[in-house]
Amino acid sequence: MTSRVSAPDTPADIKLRSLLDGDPLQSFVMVAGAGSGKTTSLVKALDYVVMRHGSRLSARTQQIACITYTEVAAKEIHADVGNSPLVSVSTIHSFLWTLIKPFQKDIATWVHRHIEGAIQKIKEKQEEYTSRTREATVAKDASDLEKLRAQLRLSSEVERYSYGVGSDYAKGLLGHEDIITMVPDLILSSKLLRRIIASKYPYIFVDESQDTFPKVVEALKSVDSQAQGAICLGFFGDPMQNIFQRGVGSISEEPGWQRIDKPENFRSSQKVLGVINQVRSEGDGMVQRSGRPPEKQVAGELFFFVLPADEQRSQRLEHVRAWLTQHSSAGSWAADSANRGEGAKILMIVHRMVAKRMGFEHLYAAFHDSGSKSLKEAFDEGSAWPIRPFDDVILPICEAESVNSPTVIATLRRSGGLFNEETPDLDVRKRLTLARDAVAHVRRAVAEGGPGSVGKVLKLAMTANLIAPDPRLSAYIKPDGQHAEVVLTSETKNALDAFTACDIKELSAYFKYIRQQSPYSTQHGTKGAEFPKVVAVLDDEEGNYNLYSYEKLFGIKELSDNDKRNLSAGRDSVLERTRRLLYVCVSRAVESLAVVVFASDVAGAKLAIENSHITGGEKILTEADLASL
Ligand SMILES: Nc1ncnc2c1ncn2[C@@H]1O[C@H](COP(=O)(O)OP(=O)(O)OP(=O)(O)O)[C@@H](O)[C@H]1O
Repeated sequence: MTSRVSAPDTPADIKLRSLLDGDPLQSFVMVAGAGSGKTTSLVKALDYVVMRHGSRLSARTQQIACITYTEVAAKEIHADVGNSPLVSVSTIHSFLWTLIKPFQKDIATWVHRHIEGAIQKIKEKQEEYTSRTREATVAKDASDLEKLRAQLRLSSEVERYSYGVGSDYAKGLLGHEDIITMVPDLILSSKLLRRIIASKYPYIFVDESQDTFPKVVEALKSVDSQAQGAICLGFFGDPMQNIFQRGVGSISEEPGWQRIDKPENFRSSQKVLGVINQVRSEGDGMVQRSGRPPEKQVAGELFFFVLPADEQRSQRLEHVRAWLTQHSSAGSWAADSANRGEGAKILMIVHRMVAKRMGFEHLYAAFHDSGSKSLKEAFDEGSAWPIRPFDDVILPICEAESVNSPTVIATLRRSGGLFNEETPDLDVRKRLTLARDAVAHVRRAVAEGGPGSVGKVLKLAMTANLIAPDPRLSAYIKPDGQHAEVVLTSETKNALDAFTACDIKELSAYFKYIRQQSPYSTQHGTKGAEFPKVVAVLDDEEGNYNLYSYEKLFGIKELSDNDKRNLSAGRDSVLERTRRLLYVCVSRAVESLAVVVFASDVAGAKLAIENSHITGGEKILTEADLASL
């Protein structure tokens, strides 16, 4: 029995339980605000179904499916329910793959259609060539077409498709993006598949549902609709915390579904909760109230600063922290104590200037100036596929004490490279010697660093078979190698050109930032976390980062024509996106929150922020106040 299962019931938990016993079953959407313990509700629901309906499910070889965001979260949830075999907890990708894996014929048909679609697209493009079409474009299209035709030919010989790090149809490999596109397509088009899913999983729960891909939600809803009361499909999420471009955000209730609100907040002090509610009031308007018992409620602290957006931001920020250390009653806000849980956590958007400050400016530029939208987003999140081999294998083997350290061998065993290869002529000792030499080589190259060391190290690690990277990366590093038929888009190629030209030292700085090991955190990466003291830095900084704008949110800066068009068409706009990001930031604070706005027009910004009511009547401090330090 863990603390999450035994946490006190909230009204939402009680309402949910009544649905879990229903006959017919009813599906639901639980809207649970920040700090409300949405995963706690999910775990309690899982536990309840196991206890109440476990023997029936077991007799029918049925399971409860629980879809969550990361492998780590999946393990935690499963442990919470005592690792019950009746509960299948997995990430969305592995859940979808488990569903579809037995349907190899359907997979093959989908792959064929997919390649044919890509061929057709290039043919249409070729028909529109004019005398001004660049030679390089003509050559790339011709080469891509040839590769796609080879893929089509080779894929018809594939006996079995498998799911791995990336896609290479010619070799029978499917990647993450294939799964997320293919499986919903197949579910939506196959009545049989929908029936099989419903009869295997009478309960399907989705955690952090705001981040789920819209097509996946549509597919799950189609399973529910066909099952007509035989299943309970439940989404646990918070539309206000949808801060990734790919997420569905709010999930509409279908006829007969229940909506369950969970407005408690168990995390934040009263003053912080005031800001959270103020930000949310212009979103979906849900008002959160403290879930803590009266004797555990604290007032907390709130500070607002408006400072000039100039070249001295870093110094000003240090100044703010020193001022807070002196004036707040919550102790030190200093940078060097942040990781001992004493100082404050500084939340910033990943900006070019933050990247510069932290020492990964070129890496940032490689992904943000050339990468596709999804690659940019994955970079900000720390999960971009070109970077994975460094995170999974290369940096860990370089950070190990020595070549012979047990972590080196353990890492290589997990890497999918040398040790997993089926080469019968290589005995364990030979493999070890080869691996040690290669690791020593890679460690020297990493220690040397310098421009281009990212590409150099990748090549070394790949040649020595220390890593098994995404086929796109293999195709880039070795165009005539094992994954020769993989097509790279120009965007991907440009991003990889810039990435491989970077200094590997930048990667270490980037990971330090992404893993929240520095006092700074990305506003995106901080989702799900909480800190006693938070400094939220609102800084538009670059004109061209148009996804978010705090100045527009507070009315300091005018909306562009495009923003206005998005707003009037009811599309997601810069205002909604920024409001949600701000909501996620301020709701990370447990006790004390400082909001620092950098603006070019300080007086105008101060007035606009006062008018927004976000301060709850708290005084807005400026440079002059800091001078009193
Ligand atoms: N029913 C409950 N009773 C008391 N405390 C609870 C309950 N549910 C959750 N908590 C506590 O509330 C805090 C916030 O929970 P948690 O981080 O799981 O919320 P969350 O909904 O995931 O938040 P966010 O979406 O903001 O990341 C935790 O400290 C947790 O232990």
